[in-house]
Order: sequence, then structure tokens, then C-alpha cells
Amino acid sequence: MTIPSLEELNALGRVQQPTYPDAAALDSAVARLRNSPPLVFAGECDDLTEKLAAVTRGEAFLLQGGDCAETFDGVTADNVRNKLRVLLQMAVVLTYAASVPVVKVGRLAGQYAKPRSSDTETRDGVTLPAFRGDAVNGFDFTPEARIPDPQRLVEMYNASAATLNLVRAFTTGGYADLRQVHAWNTDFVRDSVAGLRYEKVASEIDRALTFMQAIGADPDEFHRVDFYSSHEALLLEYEHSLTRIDSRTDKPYDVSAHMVWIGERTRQLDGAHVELLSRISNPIGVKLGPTTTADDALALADKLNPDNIPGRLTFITRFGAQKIRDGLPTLVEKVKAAGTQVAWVCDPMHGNTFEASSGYKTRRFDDVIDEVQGFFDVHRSLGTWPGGLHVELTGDDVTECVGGGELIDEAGLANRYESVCDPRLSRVQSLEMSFLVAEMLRKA
Ligand SMILES: O=C[C@H](O)[C@H](O)COP(=O)(O)O
Ligand SMILES: C=C(OP(=O)(O)O)C(=O)O
Repeated sequence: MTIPSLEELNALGRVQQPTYPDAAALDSAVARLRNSPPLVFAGECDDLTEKLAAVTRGEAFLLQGGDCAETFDGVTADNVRNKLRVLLQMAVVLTYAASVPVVKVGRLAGQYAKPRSSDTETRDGVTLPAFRGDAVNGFDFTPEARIPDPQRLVEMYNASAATLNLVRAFTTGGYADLRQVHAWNTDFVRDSVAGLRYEKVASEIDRALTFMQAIGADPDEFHRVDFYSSHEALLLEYEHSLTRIDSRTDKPYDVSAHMVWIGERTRQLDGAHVELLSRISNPIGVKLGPTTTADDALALADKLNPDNIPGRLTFITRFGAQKIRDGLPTLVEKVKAAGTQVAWVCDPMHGNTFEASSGYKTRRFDDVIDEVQGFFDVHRSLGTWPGGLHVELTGDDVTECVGGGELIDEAGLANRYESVCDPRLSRVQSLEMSFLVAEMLRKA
């Protein structure tokens, strides 16, 4: 498989791409990235494909989550640890309550670029280019900050490398050891209903681990977890310069992350993003919104996974709570009838965004859960496997989504709204969600 050149990709249309004012600076950033070492190894990508094949067969569940938009300032030990911790806790709840292996994938170490609905943003009569993520321009509402700067692509690489380095240390060096289930909960949600519920699960796991040790199981088995990175493959220059030929197999891999996905706004069949991702060998995802027809989904599967390899392709549906029960069944039915191998995953965030009266972009926790319930209901009625969750969340006590056990209301959004793009579930809301989804999963 060959890799198309950047020029060939650009000729297919630069959908959702920045317009860089300084072509020489862009060339120099791309040259720098082309010489940079891989962030992940092709063999790790293949391992994830294997795990996602188990999801496709209905033998495992995918938990994919993290920030809507990572920021360069957010690359701190606390921030990365908190995100990892909440994902580990959610995975424990899902695995324990539903007795299903959970494949853990972070929306991190590369989620720095955002597609936008509008190219511009207007505040108090002043119109500037929209913020497109730290990988592109600055969040400050000034003309200087909003100019796309290609040096940010190099910063994105460095921030991703630092994040991944820390994640690898946490997941292999003892922090993620299953015997730490209680420690992940300290200073956290012990006082909340979800926290107390979690403590109960943690105690049961503790007892099970003690029992297994008593009968001779190797404690090192619990010492590390497999954790993978993912982000939207949005910026063509970045993803292209990190696409390399694997020396073992001679196949191209995008070594910027283990898994990459194509967004709802860039999934044109003849577009540059689909073309590039059709050539790489990583596991890939595609977001499918409510306007997707079954023919669209089948054509995408044909192009992106012509050999119909299980684990290669994940469809991440994001219909919205109001539309999923009507829209999803036809899609699933026809894809199933065609014998297409795909993992079905629910993104209950992107179809449920609205603007609160205070002006904040938000989502109702109940809508998020309702969409997941709709997703499970549809799959149950069709005999297909509801393969996973794709969630925007944070390990911090933010107030960005309304509802949940903490009863965050629209007035409370201002207390701690930190997302630079879309609203994320807080750590408590995330844990609450994992209990509710574990129950759905148990029934599935
Ligand atoms: O995260 C997804 C998109 O980037 C985001 O929903 C777009 O938001 P916008 O409609 O404010 O541009
Ligand atoms: C932009 C995103 O989602 P979508 O493409 O589904 O709108 C996202 O997941 O960040």
C-alpha cells in the first residue's frame, strides 16, 4: 500500500484545514515532524486491532474517553493522571459489573485540533477566525492569537509525546495496578453516591484478588494495563508527516496514535481524510451522525476496510438522544445484512449539545444516558453487539454538563467551566455513567 503525497491529498479538498499565512514556516514544521521518531509502534496498533476484533465479535467493550480538546497548558502530571484515573475507575466498574473485558483507549496525546461549525467567531461585534485547537491557533480572542501557526504542529507532537510518556509510566509502573482500586478513589468521590458505590465494588475486587493470590495466581498479572491513545485525524500535514512504513510488514501506519478516527465533518468518501486513512494500517474509527445513510456507511466500510478485517473499523455513532432510536436501526440492519465487520460504538455527546441561557455550550447528563440507552435498545432488538462508549470527559470536578447526581444546573455552569471547546462530563458524572452503562451491559 502506498501513501499519497500531501499534494495529492490537498487536491482532494482541504476540508476543515487551517489556511497558513506562511508557507515556508509550514514546510519547515512538516520537515521537522517527518524526522521525528514515532509516538507509537506499529505492533501496538496491531494489538489494538486484535482487541477491537474482540469488540466486533461481541466479546469485549470499548471505553474511549478524554478531553474534547486537549491544551498545551493541560500537559501536567495532575491533569494526565486524573484523566487516566477516571478512565481506570470506569473500566473497573464496567468490567466488574458486567464481566466483560474492557478495551481502554484515551482521547489523549493528540486531541489538539478541532473541526468547527463556523470559520469565524463574533464577540461584541468583533469577528475573528474561530479557535481550531491548540494545534492550530490560540484560544485568546485577539487577531494575533487566532492566526494559524504551523509551529504549533511541532508543539502538538511534543505535548503528545510528553503525555504518552507519562501514560506509559502510569500504566506499566504500578499506578494502574488493580490492587490500587481503592487508592484511585481517595481524595475523590468517597462522599458522593457514585464514590461510595465505587468503594463497594473496589472492596469486592480486593477480596477477589486476595482469593486469587491465595490459590496461587501471579500478582504481577494485575500490575499493568493495556492502554491506547487516539485522536481525530484532522490536520493533514500532521497526520501525513507521521505516517511511516513499518519495517516489519512494509505497510504504512500513522504513528501519531494507536487509533485515529475521521470526524463527522470530514468523512466525505472522496475526501482527503478518508483517502489518507484508507491507506494506513492502524485501527480506525469513523463518526456517523444522523444524516448518514446505510449506503454511506457501506461505502465507507468498503473503502476503509476492503478486506473486511475485524477490528480495523469502528463506527462511532453520534445521533443525539432524540434521533438514535429512529435513525440507527436501518444503518445497523443494512451493515449487518452486508456481512460488514464493524465495531459499533456510541458517542452520546456530540448529538446532544445545546446553548444554555447563560451562553455556555452544555449537554444534559440525562440526554447523554438516554442516547446510550437508545443505542443498547437498538442493538438488543437487532441482535447486534453494543460495542462501546466514546465520551468527552475529564478527571476534574468541572461544571460543564448539566444534571447528574451533583445536580449541576445552568446557573452552576459558570463555577468551573474549563473546556476550550465542548462540555465534558466531570469525574463524578463519568463514574455515575459507568454504573448506569454497566447495568445496561449486564443486561445485554
Ligand atoms: O467537538 C466537536 C466539534 O469540534 C465541536 O462540536 C464544534 O463546535 P462548534 O459548533 O462550536 O464549532
Ligand atoms: C468533533 C468531534 O466529533 P464529531 O466529528 O462527531 O462532531 C469530536 O469527537 O471531537
